Amino acid sequence: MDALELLLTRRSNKKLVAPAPQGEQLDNILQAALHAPDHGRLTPYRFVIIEKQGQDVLEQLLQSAVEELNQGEERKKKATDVSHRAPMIIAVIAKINNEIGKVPGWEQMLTAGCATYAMQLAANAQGFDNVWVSGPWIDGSELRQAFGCEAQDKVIALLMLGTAEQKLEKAKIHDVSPYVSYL
Ligand SMILES: Cc1cc2nc3c(=O)[nH]c(=O)nc-3n(C[C@H](O)[C@H](O)[C@H](O)COP(=O)(O)O)c2cc1C
Repeated sequence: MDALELLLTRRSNKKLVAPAPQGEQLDNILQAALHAPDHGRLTPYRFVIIEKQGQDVLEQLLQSAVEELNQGEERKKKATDVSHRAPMIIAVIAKINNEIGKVPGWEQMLTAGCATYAMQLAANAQGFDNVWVSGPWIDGSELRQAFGCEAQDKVIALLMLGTAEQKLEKAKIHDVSPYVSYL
């Protein structure tokens, strides 16, 4: 797929079925993440790949977060839905080190965000669809522990990956002028 066309027409898709990326396809997705711009080459991210039984574990962790954060019964249903919405989920953890003067935490967080977007694009480039999901449960204590988070880390994405149940129309071209000025 042409890179510019991908950048200009990408869109998220929440209806995802098997197959998920495997083998070299998954490797390409992770390689793309590691090629995100990264001040100081800190690699301030970790990825947890969640499939099959892992999705049952994720469901339990999200349920636990809903209870811990008092989010109510409706959220519990959503936790179940999110955990099984796609055949693969990659959790992205921003590994933040606030002791590095030259590269503040916000820059490290952005690198983790760029890595997530790179994974989305690499998935799309190989014919897979995806959607970046977060939600308040990402701050659940058990979830954070299961993902190996230290105190300053932040779970920034549950990236849902799979094959489009139904191909969506490509995103439309936007008017960029409201967002741009010249100095
Ligand atoms: C940091 C971040 C968190 C997001 N969290 C959610 C979420 O929890 N639920 C959701 O429906 N969309 C979430 N989104 C938005 C979707 O991933 C998607 O971008 C949005 O639905 C717009 O679709 P598009 O990507 O096709 O433009 C999030 C996006 C970002 C960047």
